[in-house]
Amino acid sequence: MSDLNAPRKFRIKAPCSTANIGPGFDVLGISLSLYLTLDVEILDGSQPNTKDFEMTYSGEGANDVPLIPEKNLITKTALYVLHANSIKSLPKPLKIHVHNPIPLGRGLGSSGAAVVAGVALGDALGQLNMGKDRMLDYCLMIERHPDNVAAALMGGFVASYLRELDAADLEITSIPVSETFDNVTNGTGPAPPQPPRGIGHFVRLGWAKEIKAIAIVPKFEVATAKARAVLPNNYERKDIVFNLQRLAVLTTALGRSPPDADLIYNAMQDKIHQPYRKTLIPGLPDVLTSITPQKYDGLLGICLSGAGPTILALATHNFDTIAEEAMAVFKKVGGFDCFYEVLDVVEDGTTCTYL
Ligand SMILES: Nc1ncnc2c1ncn2[C@@H]1O[C@H](COP(=O)(O)OP(=O)(O)OP(=O)(O)O)[C@@H](O)[C@H]1O
Ligand SMILES: N[C@@H](CCO)C(=O)O
Repeated sequence: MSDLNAPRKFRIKAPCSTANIGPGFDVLGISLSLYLTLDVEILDGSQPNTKDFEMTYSGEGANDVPLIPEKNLITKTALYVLHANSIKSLPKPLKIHVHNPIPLGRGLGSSGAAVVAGVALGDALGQLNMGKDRMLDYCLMIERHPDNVAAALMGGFVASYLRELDAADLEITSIPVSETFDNVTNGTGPAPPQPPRGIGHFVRLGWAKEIKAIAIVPKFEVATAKARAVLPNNYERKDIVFNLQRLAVLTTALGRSPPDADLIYNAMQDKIHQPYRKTLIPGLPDVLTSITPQKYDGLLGICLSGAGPTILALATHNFDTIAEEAMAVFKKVGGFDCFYEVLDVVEDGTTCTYL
């Protein structure tokens, strides 16, 4: 193996993402143009007074995110990748600056971007040359629904599913995520098992270039774990069929140019997760039902982004009017403020560039 402490500099960029897109709960994800960026440098160790590890952070979460390797989601993930490959510690001296424009806990895949960036960091620090398919396996050991991580890693509009695992592989994935991390990142526990191969399968879907994503972001957080806890364990067959019908149509409809607003708007309806999450997001049903293509030229569809509370509106034009109307409904019914961003769908996914 080459010298892992050899001085080098690189930048990792992982995009934010929106998941579900209405009916595609835990299936569909789209990577969008806000990037978590890591500027990484392994310094020349012969310089005096150089710290072994230095992490700085700017942007969203700057006041809350821990900067200790074993506690920060990005470095914890990188340590997990390294330990699973028999590399017990980070190279040194190591300097990392994180810049994060992705709001935390809002449904824009901040944790997915952090996990994907962490896996890419582990891959680069350990010179593992894993390739994206293998990196996806590592991501899925940490964030166990594939929609955000597949989109953030691969880029574009992505559909994914998890392979049914055999008994031995199931045992590996059944290790609680907290245990995987806590036992290995301090270097004292046994190395965690490597993930089974090919846990996640994905396909890139066509995307009509004229469609942009408007993210209407409430100024409060909803943790994904909490938004999953309100979902039922069982569904009625008619609700499953309702979603499957729309999901199948939506995967093709969003790639057609010019987009058909009536087809897309109806194909973005959902009965699996949004109705249950309204208890966490006051005004959600009002926003989803009051903003329609009939009232707002350019609008194609509207849904909860990921686990919320952000609203995703897909549109070809009239972005500001659509966003302002959604914000006004939230203010009137829910009594809270939002901000909005008009984002592009980005094709490149997560990148690591040597500088
Ligand atoms: N850049 C980051 N650095 C460290 N930790 C992060 C970073 N981004 C996210 N996290 C962690 O992930 C948590 C948010 O994850 P959560 O899954 O609840 O929301 P989300 O990923 O933003 O939303 P969704 O999964 O619905 O798209 C944060 O509270 C923080 O603990
Ligand atoms: N599919 C996930 C996305 C959020 O991470 C959910 O809706 O819970």
